[in-house]
Amino acid sequence: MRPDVPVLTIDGPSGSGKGTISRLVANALGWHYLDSGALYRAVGLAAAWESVDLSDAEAVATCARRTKLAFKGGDKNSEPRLLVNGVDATDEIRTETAGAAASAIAALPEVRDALLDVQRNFRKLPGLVADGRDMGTVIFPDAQVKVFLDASAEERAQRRYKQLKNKGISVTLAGLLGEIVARDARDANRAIAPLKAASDAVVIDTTGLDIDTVVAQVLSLMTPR
Ligand SMILES: Nc1ncnc2c1ncn2[C@@H]1O[C@H](COP(=O)(O)OP(=O)(O)O)[C@@H](O)[C@H]1O
Ligand SMILES: Nc1ccn([C@H]2C[C@H](O)[C@@H](COP(=O)(O)OP(=O)(O)O)O2)c(=O)n1
Repeated sequence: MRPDVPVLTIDGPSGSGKGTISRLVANALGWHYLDSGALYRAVGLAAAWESVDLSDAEAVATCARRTKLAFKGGDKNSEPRLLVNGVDATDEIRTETAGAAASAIAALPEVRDALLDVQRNFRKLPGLVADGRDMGTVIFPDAQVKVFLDASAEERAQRRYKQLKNKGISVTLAGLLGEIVARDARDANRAIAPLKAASDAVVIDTTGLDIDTVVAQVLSLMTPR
């Protein structure tokens, strides 16, 4: 652990706005940003590329350990590019199929272990904004500020629908809602590092709130106490 480096954790379910809010807040603070979900998505994708049996925990963990992951660029308006074994997989990891594969392999303790140090190595001065499911509970339990973003499943599905449509990906709202509810249930009910707010997290229900309002609420938590 590096207690000298401040961390802000932003956890929450799919479509609650973690990535969007984290990037804007990291940019405002001049801090680094960790998109931990992208790492799980990348491992799921690498396993699919290599035809690894997703139910074979050791095989997926071996794949996680040998997969080379590198983020490049990114700012408040654009997500960083993610290179998986040197291949730009930024768009491919964002499909709901990749999300479902990520959620499945993320339930394997061996895979979570393989990504532990990778994630903690993002903790560098002047500070880190980390987004995911277990940032405040498991990866950075000593984080100075912990946020848990939420929103109704219907609103989260609507957001995802617009987001994927804008990327030219063809989806239905009903299909997305079903996938989001199924993924929430799997992430929240798994035995290891389940999706849940840390006991010391500030919960923000973003249903009906716009992005600027949520960013302002999170930044207001960052003022010295
Ligand atoms: N408070 C908000 N109000 C409206 N749209 C939002 C809000 N937060 C995020 N969005 C939009 O919802 C979509 C999903 O957000 P994203 O940050 O990818 O969520 P997550 O990382 O939690 O899955 C994006 O298109 C984003 O612009
Ligand atoms: N810290 C994390 C981050 C993501 N995961 C798993 C569970 C999620 O369903 C998938 C994909 O995460 P991601 O944050 O990219 O998904 P959303 O953008 O919220 O839809 O990975 C996890 O188990 N732990």
